[in-house]
Amino acid sequence: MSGLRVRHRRTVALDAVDLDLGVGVHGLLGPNGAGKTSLIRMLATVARPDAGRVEILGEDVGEPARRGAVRARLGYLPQEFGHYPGFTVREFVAYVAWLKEMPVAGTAAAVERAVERVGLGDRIDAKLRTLSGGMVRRVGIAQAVVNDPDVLLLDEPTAGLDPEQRVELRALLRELGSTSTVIVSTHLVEDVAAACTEVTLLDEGRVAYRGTPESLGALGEAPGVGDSVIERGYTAALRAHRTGLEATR
Ligand SMILES: Nc1ncnc2c1ncn2[C@@H]1O[C@H](COP(=O)(O)OP(=O)(O)OP(=O)(O)O)[C@@H](O)[C@H]1O
Repeated sequence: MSGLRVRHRRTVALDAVDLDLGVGVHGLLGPNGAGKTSLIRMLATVARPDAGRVEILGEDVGEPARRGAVRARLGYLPQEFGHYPGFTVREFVAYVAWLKEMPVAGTAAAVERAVERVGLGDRIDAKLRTLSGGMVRRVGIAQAVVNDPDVLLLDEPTAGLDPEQRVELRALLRELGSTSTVIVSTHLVEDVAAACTEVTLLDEGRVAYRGTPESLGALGEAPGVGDSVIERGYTAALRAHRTGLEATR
């Protein structure tokens, strides 16, 4: 992304954002309203920036003719994930595979594998309306990974998951991030510490900090606000960014 600017009416959600993300697991952190969802929606090609350029897998997604090819290689779990309650897990994930124009021959096996990966193998023929909120969230993750995406975008995937499932999801993220670019927005700094190779902290539409979970944790070694080093690192990085902005105003 370069010079990315996104506005929602009078609100500037992203302002002159330059980011270059490669293979690995990238944690996207930031306070409510920082611009995380806006950024993920630009990358998912569901919304267009007001200015700037987004290139994914070598393709300029500002070019309508290039978008289809990129979308087939993306996985996306939106923050608000729409689904059909009357579909079974298998039907729903297969439906998304069809939308992604996956080759029909491999779809049935890919669906089963994706559902297994999120720990729902025993509920594959259950209707979505009979699942708990956390299970539906896991179906959302299954539909995002069904095509073994090269770029995986997950907007708060751990919201609503129980601790055991969170641990399993982090392991899945690490596995996927060894070969793909995985971008995960979260409010849980523990997720970042456990699963991410890089961290980007957004604040009021700007990149406030970039580094590794270790470097963010190192900022939290000094006394500050937060119950863990990574939480203290988060607040310290945010404070340093805001102080720097004040100084330039
Ligand atoms: N559809 C919209 N109409 C008007 N303003 C919007 C809209 N969507 C987002 N915004 C504004 O854009 C800014 C960025 O919002 P965004 O949802 O990207 O933040 P976020 O970091 O994902 O927040 P959260 O952590 O609360 O999910 C906020 O100020 C928000 O109020």
